[in-house]
Amino acid sequence: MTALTSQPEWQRLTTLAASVKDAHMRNWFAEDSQRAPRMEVEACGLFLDYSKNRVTKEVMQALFDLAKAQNVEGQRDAMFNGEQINSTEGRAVLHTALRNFSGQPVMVDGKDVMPEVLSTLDKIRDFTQAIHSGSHTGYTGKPVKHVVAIGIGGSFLGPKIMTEALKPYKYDGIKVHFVANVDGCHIHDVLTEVDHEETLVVMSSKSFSTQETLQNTLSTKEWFLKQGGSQQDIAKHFVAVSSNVKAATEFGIAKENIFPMWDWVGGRYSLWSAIGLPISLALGFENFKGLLEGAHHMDNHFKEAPFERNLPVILGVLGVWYRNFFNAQSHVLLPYYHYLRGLPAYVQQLDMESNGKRVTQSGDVVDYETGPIIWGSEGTNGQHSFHQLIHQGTDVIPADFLLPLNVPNQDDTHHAMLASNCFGQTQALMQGKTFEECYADLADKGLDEAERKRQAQHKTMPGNKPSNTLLFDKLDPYTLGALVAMYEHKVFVQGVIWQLNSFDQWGVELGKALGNQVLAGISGDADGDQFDASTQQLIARFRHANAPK
Ligand SMILES: O=P(O)(O)OC[C@H]1O[C@H](O)[C@H](O)[C@@H](O)[C@@H]1O
Repeated sequence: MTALTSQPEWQRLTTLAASVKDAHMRNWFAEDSQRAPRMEVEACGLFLDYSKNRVTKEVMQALFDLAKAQNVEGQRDAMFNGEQINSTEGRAVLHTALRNFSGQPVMVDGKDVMPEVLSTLDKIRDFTQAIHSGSHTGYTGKPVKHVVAIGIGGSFLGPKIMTEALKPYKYDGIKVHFVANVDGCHIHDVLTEVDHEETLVVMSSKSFSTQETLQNTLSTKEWFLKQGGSQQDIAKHFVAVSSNVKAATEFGIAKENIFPMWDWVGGRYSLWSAIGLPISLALGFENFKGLLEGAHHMDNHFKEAPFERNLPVILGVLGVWYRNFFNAQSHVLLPYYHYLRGLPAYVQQLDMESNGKRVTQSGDVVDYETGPIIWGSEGTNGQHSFHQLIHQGTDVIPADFLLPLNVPNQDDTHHAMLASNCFGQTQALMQGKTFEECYADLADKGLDEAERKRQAQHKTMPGNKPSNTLLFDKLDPYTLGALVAMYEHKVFVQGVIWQLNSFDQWGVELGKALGNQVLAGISGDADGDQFDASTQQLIARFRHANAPK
């Protein structure tokens, strides 16, 4: 047994899980009229109803006790204080400093990082204003109308999904195109849509060494030169965001066109840094700042609210409950808002890259489950497909339902239908439909007894399926910032409980290194023997298909 599973708090949860498994939420609601009002919490514009979970007051208390025993508070403070909690890379974890409007310093290795953070924000503001006002033009004097934002992973998902989610706040006159995949189809399609004289390229790569991003930028540079731009004109059309200023300048980006970031900002936590420049260009700097402000308030909430009223802590411990005591393998996110449709993909990277780990901070192999599979898509679409498995499949799949109470260009009929589907699903998942109810429904169908029972069995919905419902007035920049920061801290809480380093990603790094080695194999620059027989065979087929005819 590891330190975690031998904890008395863990053992207590094991005992409680055994007793709770036989209980049905349907009965809890029937017996306790105060269950819903007792199990809600509100902060930073987000209202959470977590009453449709398979937890009692005792379970929640035991989960909070586990979080305390695992030193969530101590680790949280260590993160905010700039300690090197990313122990395998020897780095502080300070995305919270990027949205720190408290006026307080944040120290890394004895140095206050806030002056650099704030001056970079000023640089983002000034650059955004120069583009929007037309004082920064392309080399022929035309204003910028298109931004091609090139990056991948955290240097792509955050900016893309936040920009999409805040579409109603979009700055007219600029269209931002996001390109991540090295598949040439994507960059080709984007470049055929834009005029090089009116295009700004934002290349975002923390490391400045990611194959996909470098290649997409090189192809874009070639395109720019072919269209008539000169080497000298590149300075007006290409900017970069990177912590590797040396590599960016060597690549040909003018020094004044580089927006800095720092090694204490993890890729998947980087949208708050200059990696968010495309958001500012797409929505205006004030809206970008609004996003940061919402996140800052969520940081304060996470630091200050008692566990019983703390959104990230409540969501985090509920996730641990299902993952470790109900064997839930996945967690589904269901935004009932078209513009927020990218959230599942965003949280997927955040959660799975952070907590997809198998050893503890001290290097011991865990003997418990860690991060779940995160998936989902926008409601109501999923109701007509995969919800079936959530309702009647054999696994427990905890769900987060998210709904804005108001939407832009509100059509009351559409919005009421959207809300009713969202609430209806959570109710159906919780209550289910009993065999007796289904059997009664079949009374007038002219079925013989055996057939009536058989059909009733198929229609029976066990219910007791857990869900959280998150409501907010409207999805403005502030609320979105708070929402994303809430999920960041939820993942943090779980990582601490599971004793993981949530801030490295060695599996992903291996993929990057292998991709480069195989590319050398494909180009004929690497000895084939270094690859296994299957990979050699695949490389040979590819080389054959692409050999000069
Ligand atoms: O910003 P870059 O250095 O190009 O890295 C882009 C992405 O690379 C990897 O896939 C990392 O795991 C991600 O967290 C990172 O965001």
